[in-house]
Amino acid sequence: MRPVGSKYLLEEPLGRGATGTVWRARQRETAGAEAAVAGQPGETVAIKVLKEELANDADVVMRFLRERSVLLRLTHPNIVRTRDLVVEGDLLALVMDLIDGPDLHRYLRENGPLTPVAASLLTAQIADALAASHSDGVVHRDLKPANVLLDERDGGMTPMLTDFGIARLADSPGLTRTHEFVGTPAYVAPESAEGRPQTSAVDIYGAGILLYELVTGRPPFAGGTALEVLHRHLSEEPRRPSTVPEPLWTVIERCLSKDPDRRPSAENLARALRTVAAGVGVHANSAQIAAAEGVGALLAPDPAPTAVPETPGAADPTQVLPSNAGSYDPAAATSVLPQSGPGGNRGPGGNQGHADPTAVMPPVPPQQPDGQPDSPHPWQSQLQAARDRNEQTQVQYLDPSQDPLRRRPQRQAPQQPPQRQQPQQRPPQHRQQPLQQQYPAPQHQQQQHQPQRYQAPPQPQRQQYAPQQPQQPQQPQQPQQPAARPPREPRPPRQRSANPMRIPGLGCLKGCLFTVVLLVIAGWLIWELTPLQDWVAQGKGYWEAIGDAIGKVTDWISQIGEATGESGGGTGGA
Ligand SMILES: Nc1ncnc2c1ncn2[C@@H]1O[C@H](COP(=O)(O)OP(=O)(O)OP(=O)(O)O)[C@@H](O)[C@H]1O
Repeated sequence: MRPVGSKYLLEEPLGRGATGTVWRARQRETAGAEAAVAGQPGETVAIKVLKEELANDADVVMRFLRERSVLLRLTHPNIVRTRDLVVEGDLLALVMDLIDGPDLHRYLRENGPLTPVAASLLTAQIADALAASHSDGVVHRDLKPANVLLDERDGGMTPMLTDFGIARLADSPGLTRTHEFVGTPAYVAPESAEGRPQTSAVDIYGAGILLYELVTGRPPFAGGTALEVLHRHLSEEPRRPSTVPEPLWTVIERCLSKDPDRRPSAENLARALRTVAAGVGVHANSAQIAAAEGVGALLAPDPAPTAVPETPGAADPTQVLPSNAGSYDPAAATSVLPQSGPGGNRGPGGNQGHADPTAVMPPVPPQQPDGQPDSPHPWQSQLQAARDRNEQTQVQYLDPSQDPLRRRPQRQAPQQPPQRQQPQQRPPQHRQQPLQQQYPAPQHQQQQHQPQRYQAPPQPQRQQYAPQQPQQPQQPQQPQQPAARPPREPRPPRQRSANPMRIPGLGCLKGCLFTVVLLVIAGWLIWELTPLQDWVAQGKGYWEAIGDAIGKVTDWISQIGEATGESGGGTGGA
């Protein structure tokens, strides 16, 4: 067990995310006055130990200390309470209440989508948490099912939003200038993807994506590369799945509005979702149904959304697309491209200095003369790194007995690439009442809405990237290139059988025919080589023939015996 400060002992890892590892831990002694919750010796807590690259970044440490009061005062029944912040040498850790229950991502994966009523009520509680944090000036910025823990106390399940402030802590010039960005592509708001100023409306967008995922089993913009996902956030309007009732879709659509000013405030979102839950439930009366149908009127935007403070000197951590890509029109022939460095963009025609009118992203790097592609574009590396991280953080459940993190977290040599954790699953250990049962759905929806298993998106090609040199933030490290694969031998064309049809029972038929042929040959040999023909000709019965054969053999043996006796006697007499 490893001590964290003088007050806590790490016991076992609970999971690992992009920003650190969460441990089950025990309080050794009562914390000091600087902690929000003093705690009692022996009490169990959860401790998120931030990654070393964060802890080694002076800017993060400063922000960690500066914002501790904000994080510690954030209390709400649907927010995981941060009890203490520990800074010890190069270790940064957040001490939190330990939540006994799965996170929402795991719950969805194991139980399938929720009913519209359950999804609305659950998201309404998350919206309550957002309303409280926004009014306190805190924007979450990384809302996703993995950051919602389901507290199983009292036989029910209460959604608890966690990881507040982590995105902001990770928002460091030294860290984000190179290959990292904060956020998860499937949940990133368009303005974040473009690097436009962000407000609390990014959390509402995240809530809309989460709500969509709760009722369908997957986020609306998923699959493909991270870059494609981000493009889809910018340009694609999701369609209403047939299982989503109209009033709920009205709410989702407004949350997913590309224009942040059209998205509802968190408070209005919570109210609207409760109205929808009441109006689409089995016991809804006509007034509730009418209220749900008019839910659009409840979705007024926030007149004064909380702004996400700019980080001086930092590239926007979520900026993964050019800032002018907001004017992107897929049909437009005119350029929305930035120039790529001093040489400008080289389009396919090689017009130096002229943007490729068809492209909306930075150009793909030119091929080297030997035909090998050059190193990936920094944005591609950045996005690949983010995607890897996203995939990793989506499968957090580590069987502690197999988890290499059971070893104490070791400092990594700066030149070594980070060890990738293979996704592992904890065996299900649920004893909670399913959310579907807590929030029953109307019958017609229950029929439509059989729990479906969440199909994990195909695993991406993982690309390794080098960890950042913490001491040299001014010199972005180039991502490590994966070793070039030797070209594959072309496969020989597959040999197909002459009879491409597969006949059931053909194998059995062949076996039978073979046996019949064997029997015929054996019968013929017996007929030819044994006295069977004579017996048949003489009209003998079976037992008679056998008796004859035995008699013949007996005579033959006795004749041999006699002959031997005579010759022996003759010899003796002479
Ligand atoms: N307060 C807590 N109590 C109990 N378990 C927790 C707590 N916080 C996190 N966990 C567990 O630890 C896992 C990892 O948490 P973490 O926040 O690092 O993951 P993540 O949200 O996927 O990562 P990130 O937000 O950094 O991308 C969670 O999925 C959850 O199972």
